[in-house]
Amino acid sequence: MVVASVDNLADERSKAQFDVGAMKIVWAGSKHVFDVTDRMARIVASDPEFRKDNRTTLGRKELFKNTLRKMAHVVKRANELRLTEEEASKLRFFVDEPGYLDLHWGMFVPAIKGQGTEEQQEKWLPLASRMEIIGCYAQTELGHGSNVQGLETTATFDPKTDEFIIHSPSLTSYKWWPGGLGKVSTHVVVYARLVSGGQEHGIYGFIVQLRSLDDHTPLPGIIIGDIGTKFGSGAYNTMDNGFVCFNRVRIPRNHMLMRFCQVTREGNVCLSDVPKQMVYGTMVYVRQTIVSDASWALSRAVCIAVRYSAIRRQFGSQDRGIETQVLDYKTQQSRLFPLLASAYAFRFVGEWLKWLYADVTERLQANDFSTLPEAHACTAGLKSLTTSVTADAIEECRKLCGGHGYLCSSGLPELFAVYVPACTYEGDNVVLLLQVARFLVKTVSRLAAGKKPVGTTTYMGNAEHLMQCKSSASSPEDWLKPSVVLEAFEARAFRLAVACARDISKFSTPEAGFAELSIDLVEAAIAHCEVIVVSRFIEKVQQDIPGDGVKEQLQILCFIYALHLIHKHSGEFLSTGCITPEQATLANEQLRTLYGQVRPNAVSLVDAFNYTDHYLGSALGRYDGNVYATLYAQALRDPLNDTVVPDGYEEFIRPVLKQTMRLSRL
Ligand SMILES: CCCCCCCC/C=C\CCCCC/C=C/C(=O)SCCNC(=O)CCNC(=O)[C@H](O)C(C)(C)COP(=O)(O)OP(=O)(O)OC[C@H]1O[C@@H](n2cnc3c(N)ncnc32)[C@H](O)[C@@H]1OP(=O)(O)O
Ligand SMILES: Cc1cc2nc3c(=O)[nH]c(=O)nc-3n(C[C@H](O)[C@H](O)[C@H](O)COP(=O)(O)OP(=O)(O)OC[C@H]3O[C@@H](n4cnc5c(N)ncnc54)[C@H](O)[C@@H]3O)c2cc1C
Repeated sequence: MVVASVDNLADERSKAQFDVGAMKIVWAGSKHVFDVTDRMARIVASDPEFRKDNRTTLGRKELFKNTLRKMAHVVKRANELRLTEEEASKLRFFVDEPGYLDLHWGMFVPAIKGQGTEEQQEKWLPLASRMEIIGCYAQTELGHGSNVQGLETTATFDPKTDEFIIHSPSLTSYKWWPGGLGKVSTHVVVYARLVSGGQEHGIYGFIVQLRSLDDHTPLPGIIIGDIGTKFGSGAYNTMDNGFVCFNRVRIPRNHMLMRFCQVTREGNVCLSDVPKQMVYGTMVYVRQTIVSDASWALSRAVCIAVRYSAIRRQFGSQDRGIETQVLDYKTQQSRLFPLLASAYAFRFVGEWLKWLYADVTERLQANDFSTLPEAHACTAGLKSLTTSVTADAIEECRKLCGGHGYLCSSGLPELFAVYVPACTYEGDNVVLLLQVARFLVKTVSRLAAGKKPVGTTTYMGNAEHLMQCKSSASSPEDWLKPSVVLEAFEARAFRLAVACARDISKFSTPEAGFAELSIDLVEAAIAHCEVIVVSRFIEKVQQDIPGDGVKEQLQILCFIYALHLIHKHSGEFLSTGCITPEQATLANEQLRTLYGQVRPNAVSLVDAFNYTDHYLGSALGRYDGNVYATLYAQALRDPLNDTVVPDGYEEFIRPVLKQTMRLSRL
């Protein structure tokens, strides 16, 4: 049955004022990436083995086995189709199910590439690439996650046998959380305190075999398992996040990843001439990939909410005529369009961060460590900002879809449940913002010593102007000037950072000041990260962008992104004196105008994400808009509807009814 709602989307698409095909290329990043992404998405969508609409109805064991089947199918298809690394990674992405392959390819392999010597890479990478071993990344322990220096697991060198002894000295030292560890991985990179000659030398990575390659049983001295069911139905429960205890497990000396620190046959510890933070390199790499992933998750939720808002009608006609599309309500627009704009903003900043990461990697290879602190601050800060916004946005999209958003068939509850741990893994978002704040305070204090800030802090070099400037905006249109917008953002971020640095200096020690002022520091860090996102978006829309109307649409989205932040943080913009209350009102006025401009293009702007119905996994977000019939069909498929009279009627409903009848006769 096809209902009238379907025509709504066709109508919407006919209103687009830009070339959707060209926007698809801009979103993908290039024609090549678009082609690969599109092909892989279609392969997954058309393969029944990758069906996922039953995920929320499966119990944990069935769910997990189902994921194992899919992962094996991914590996088989990648081999059969002779996929390149780029293609295979897209294929895994569209399977859209957390599983051990994420950790194997996403952390185990990068850890060996980043921290192994050439010899170690030659030994382990071919095994991992051919998947003759499956690996994961075990850093977090039951007692410590954020505080990496607080990890308890030890790796003690035994010069008699030329081995390390990996040991978990307490319950709190058990590794706890690593994905793929609980049931699947044969190998792990374990982070442990290096002990040699009775002395501790810091935290390093060690490759340890966990399970027999013959029958998958744990090797002697290893106690291992899954940590239990996690938040939400389906969602991250497809993953075997695990625990492991090492009881004096021996590994050969050359299983320590020795690129930055070598332990000799005699047990001498030789540090290379590199910063010790290089050991944290895998985290920097993964944080950068998480920023790119944020735009995918956010755009997916926004695509569902925009399409459904175009279909859903409420009020507006008292005589049973056609009602108003909820997308036409200004309140709906003010909640939804900033999220649409944020999806594009995060896509562009994610691309830029990839470039930054490639740049710092090249420099590190040439022993230039100068940009490492900035790369750490950018990856940590943007990971934090984009994942926090995305998690909140998915929940907002659920609400924007009214009651139906709460159904699993909307796709939003599972998306939220699977996404929300991104605010915690790879570094708790607050802990990461404090790292950014530390970097900012250092940058500000170095200004006083005449040191010129570089990279994303270059704007701070304009210190005198940023401390005194007053916004020149005197009409709503002035808020469409990139220089006016950027100045406001830079001045707010700089003034917050300077205030923090000044206030910290009033304490007896910097550490005491930093601890006491951490709430302000987090706000300063967010303000700085928003400068990065806004300025990258502005840079993007100033480039040549092919396609009719594409640049104009991106300009509208860019200003929506910036002006909604001015509205959201108006307290900070006003209290730092960067703008006046009148200017805040003008910015809001402009924002309302921009919402009106984006309205006719909204459906086409989400079509530009080019998502298949399989990937969206949502009755509300279907490309054809056939929402109600799909909701109904999916309801009928619910296991509770397998029988008309429910199981349990005889045992639990009939006796209650009988008892009630007896009582009423009394
Ligand atoms: C519907 C289905 C959909 C399917 C979707 C599938 C989705 C799947 C997507 C993705 C899969 C993701 C899988 C997730 C896997 C998760 C893995 C993990 O979580 S691994 C564990 C991660 N752990 C952490 O991140 C721990 C966080 N803690 C730290 O990083 C550190 O401890 C610290 C907080 C940074 C503190 O470090 P330290 O104690 O050393 O202290 P400081 O004194 O603060 O720092 C000293 C100096 O070092 C600098 N520094 C710190 N870190 C770094 C770094 N990484 N690089 C460079 N420099 C660094 C710091 O700035 C200090 O510098 P100075 O100020 O002294 O100059
Ligand atoms: C789904 C998922 C997958 C994961 N996968 C892996 C994996 O594959 N491998 C792995 O090693 N780990 C993994 N982890 C663990 C993850 O990296 C840690 O949970 C994360 O780093 C946070 O550490 P924590 O749990 O110790 O949080 P805690 O540090 O205990 O945080 C608790 C609270 O304390 C606050 N807090 C902590 N320190 C400070 C501070 N200095 N100042 C202010 N506030 C503070 C935090 O903001 C938070 O609100 C995974 C976690 C999840 C949820």
